[in-house]
Amino acid sequence: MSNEQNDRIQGKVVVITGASSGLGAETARHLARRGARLVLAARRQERLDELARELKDLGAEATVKATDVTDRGQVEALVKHATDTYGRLDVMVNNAGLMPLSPLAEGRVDEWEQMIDVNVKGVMYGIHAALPVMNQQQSGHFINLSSVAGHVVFPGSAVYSASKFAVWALSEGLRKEAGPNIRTTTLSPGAVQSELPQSVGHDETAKQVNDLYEMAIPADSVARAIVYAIEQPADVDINEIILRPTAQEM
Ligand SMILES: NC(=O)C1=CN([C@@H]2O[C@H](COP(=O)(O)OP(=O)(O)OC[C@H]3O[C@@H](n4cnc5c(N)ncnc54)[C@H](OP(=O)(O)O)[C@@H]3O)[C@@H](O)[C@H]2O)C=CC1
Ligand SMILES: O=CCS(=O)(=O)O
Repeated sequence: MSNEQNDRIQGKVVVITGASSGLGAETARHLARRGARLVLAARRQERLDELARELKDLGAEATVKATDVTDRGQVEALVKHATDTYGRLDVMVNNAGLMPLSPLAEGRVDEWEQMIDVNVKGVMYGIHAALPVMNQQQSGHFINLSSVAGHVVFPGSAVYSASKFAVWALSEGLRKEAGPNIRTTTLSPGAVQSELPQSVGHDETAKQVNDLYEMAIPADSVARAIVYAIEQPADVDINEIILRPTAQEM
């Protein structure tokens, strides 16, 4: 890694939603090692506190804000916490999400609504809260977590895929509207090790997901992709990354 690349992450203020486990937590660890100043958000405060202690032991600056991304006011408070703490916000990682897959005929409407609330509205609220700050600064970077399921649909994925196609559309719309100073990255992973498969409550689908996730790659692979997007020069916007296990056909 060149010093120049290192400097592009050093000191950046990065908010990560869904930082209490999986891809969010691993991304925080990678960015902490590179000198970013972190704001960790999720609902499970004790997990965030534990991670913040770990990052501080690495010499990083990290602060915690318990946040439910389905609540617009809480997301606004999260961004305010970042700017109150560090005076700016450089990167908003809209990562919080869940994946309770099931066939449409099962009619698990509560789970569908939860996916729309977290995966779609959570991202919208993140954009809504952070965009004015970035416009004011005339710089900033959104990294929004879509999925391979935001590019393909398979039996059981209809609503999850709809939510992740929506993330893609939100990111692309933002890119076209946000002007020359704000970067937008849509990151679409395939099977990656995390707690995500635990959100599948439908037994038959859970079995299929567990089979797929036997090939899952470490969360570290996504964290490195996020680092790559952030460390580019300000005039280079990595718009999309699709990242799968080599063994994943879908
Ligand atoms: N792992 C994979 O294979 C893939 C993951 N993704 C996407 O990556 C993102 C991260 O998932 P991943 O790390 O894998 O899964 P995890 O289940 O490990 O993490 C999900 C995170 O989202 C948080 N979260 C869930 N609901 C809310 C909420 N209402 N408000 C705030 N935070 C919430 C959880 O924290 P808490 O419960 O404490 O609130 C947790 O930190 C998701 O958007 C997922 O769709 C995309 C493709 C593949
Ligand atoms: O989001 C989940 C990853 S996959 O099932 O679409 O590969």
